[in-house]
Amino acid sequence: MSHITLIRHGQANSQAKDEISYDKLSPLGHEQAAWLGDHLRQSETHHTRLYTGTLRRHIETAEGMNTGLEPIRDARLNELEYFTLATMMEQQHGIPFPTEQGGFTNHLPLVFETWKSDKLENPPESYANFEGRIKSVLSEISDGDGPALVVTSGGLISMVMAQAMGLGIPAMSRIALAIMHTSMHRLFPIGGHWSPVLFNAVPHLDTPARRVAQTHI
Ligand SMILES: O=C(O)[C@@H](CO)OP(=O)(O)O
Repeated sequence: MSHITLIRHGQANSQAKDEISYDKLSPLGHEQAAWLGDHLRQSETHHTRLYTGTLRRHIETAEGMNTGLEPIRDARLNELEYFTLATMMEQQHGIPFPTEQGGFTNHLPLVFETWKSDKLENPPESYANFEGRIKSVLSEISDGDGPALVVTSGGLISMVMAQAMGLGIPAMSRIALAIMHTSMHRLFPIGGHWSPVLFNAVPHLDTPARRVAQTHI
């Protein structure tokens, strides 16, 4: 098993209310990606492979990092469709989409619980499928040679951490809510299991001038 560094994409279109219009980096998102790339080069961290989801925000982030590695795109690294699930929550259960950032603290675990217990009719994919595809892609990546960078999304990273640590929905939701744009999360194989050795790290944004660029939404 090689170690894996999961990276959330840079800031996307935070004004959006649907999957398609959300899926592109904002000007700040492009800067965050470039700064992360600079940091990886300056710190001479050694990675031999770069993976991304197939969403535009993933691809743009990987390109902006300018690692010199040829990205391998894999749709199993794509995010759950939060906007779609939230719309279904509203239509099928009368739970409105949050109107302010703080509203996600309750909304996110509720969406995850409802989705997991199959109480959403015709979701874009089942919770079990989401879990399964993440396990399968990570297991393939870990079987390859050398440390890997994986550009993906916050919900997926929270699921990976939950799988590694045996966490339930409330803890997984708190992780998802904490994850910043272009943050790094490293899993190291210890005794045949993944152990998190880095979580939500943003050394490239940890300067007085860039602290405002430590964004979640
Ligand atoms: O919208 C978000 O904040 C999450 C949840 O879908 O996804 P992403 O990490 O892709 O931004």
